[in-house]
Amino acid sequence: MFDKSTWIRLPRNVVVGHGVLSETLDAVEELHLTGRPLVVSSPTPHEVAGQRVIDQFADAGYDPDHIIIEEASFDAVQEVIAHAEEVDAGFLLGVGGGKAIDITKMAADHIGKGFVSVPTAASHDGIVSGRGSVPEKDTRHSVAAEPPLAVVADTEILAQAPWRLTTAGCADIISNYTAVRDWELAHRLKNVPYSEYAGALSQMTAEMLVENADSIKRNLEESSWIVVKALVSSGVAMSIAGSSRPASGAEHLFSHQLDRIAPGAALHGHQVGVGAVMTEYLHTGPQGRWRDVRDALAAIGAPTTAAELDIDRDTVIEALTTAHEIRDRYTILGDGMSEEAAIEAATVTGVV
Ligand SMILES: NC(=O)C1=CN([C@@H]2O[C@H](COP(=O)(O)OP(=O)(O)OC[C@H]3O[C@@H](n4cnc5c(N)ncnc54)[C@H](O)[C@@H]3O)[C@@H](O)[C@H]2O)C=CC1
Ligand SMILES: O=C(CO)COP(=O)(O)O
Ligand SMILES: [Zn+2]
Repeated sequence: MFDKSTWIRLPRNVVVGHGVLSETLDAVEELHLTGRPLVVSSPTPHEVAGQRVIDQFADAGYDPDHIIIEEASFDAVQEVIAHAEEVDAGFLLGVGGGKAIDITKMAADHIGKGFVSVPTAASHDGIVSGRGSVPEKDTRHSVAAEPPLAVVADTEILAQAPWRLTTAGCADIISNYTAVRDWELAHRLKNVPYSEYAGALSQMTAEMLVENADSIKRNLEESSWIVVKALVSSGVAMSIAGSSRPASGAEHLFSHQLDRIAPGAALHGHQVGVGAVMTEYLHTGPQGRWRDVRDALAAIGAPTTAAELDIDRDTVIEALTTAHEIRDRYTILGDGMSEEAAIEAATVTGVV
């Protein structure tokens, strides 16, 4: 008997374009969400967009409330849950970068309320995903969370954000190449469930972004459009897979470990990009396609070296040799790299 079943949870409204922040209310009302909106943001995104979202709901007769969080942590999730319960929020809007959006989707999931994603930066592919990524002590959790019912991505706002946030989003997408390689490897070696559809979508998303690299330029709003569509597509791949596997492999483990050893040194997307150069080398060897990954990153102006991440050589080697400990996710790192192998990979690829 055929007894498989799966739930693919996707947003209903994905609104992308110039000035669409002003359509947030419409995107929400079309979903028949009721009750008090709670806008969750971090300081800069609150100024850039959060207050405008609050004003929009207030002008329409809602009674919006808001909370500003400073970091991505389980404490912050608890803070938002407590606040949402205290003010009896009907639904939550996450306005900001990856951290604010992750916190909001996890809090919404916990209290069983609808979640709307309003990215202010095209910096990560969590804008659509039903996953939250939160560090805790020596590990990093990728937890199931409430996927957004709607995504409102205003390209005018995204284009005005610091350019490095956009190149970080591109690098997060380019890292899909190695994430899919790791996923296929885990499938072959460890029988980890693999979705051909999600794998192909994730890989195609990276390919399309690389093919469009010439159109991704500072001060060009079209760039934000291209990048945000790729981020949506990558998030959909995660939703189809029911895990972050299509977009997170060993290059992400490397980045998560950097977050522990050198917190705040560089952006998530930039770290995973540099990680992808090295893990592509591990997958395909000295004559392999690591140069293509490096060149794709360089073409959009994302870092390709430790120096550009503002991270020193020893930190890179430590992160590489310990990345496999971050979580139980089989990748090309296997049960860990020796220090000699890590130095070789980082040196040959020019990362250090
Ligand atoms: N859940 C998922 O599937 C995924 C989650 N992530 C998570 O997302 C986080 C990384 O996201 P980021 O956006 O890089 O970090 P972030 O949320 O810390 O944002 C980076 C910085 O950009 C600022 N910023 C955002 N929009 C701005 C604007 N319009 N103007 C000026 N400054 C602005 C923020 O205030 C912050 O200081 C990580 O925690 C990562 O693990 C990343 C990818 C996927
Ligand atoms: O960053 C992600 C995909 O780009 C997902 O993060 P995790 O590695 O925590 O699942
Ligand atoms: Zn990522």
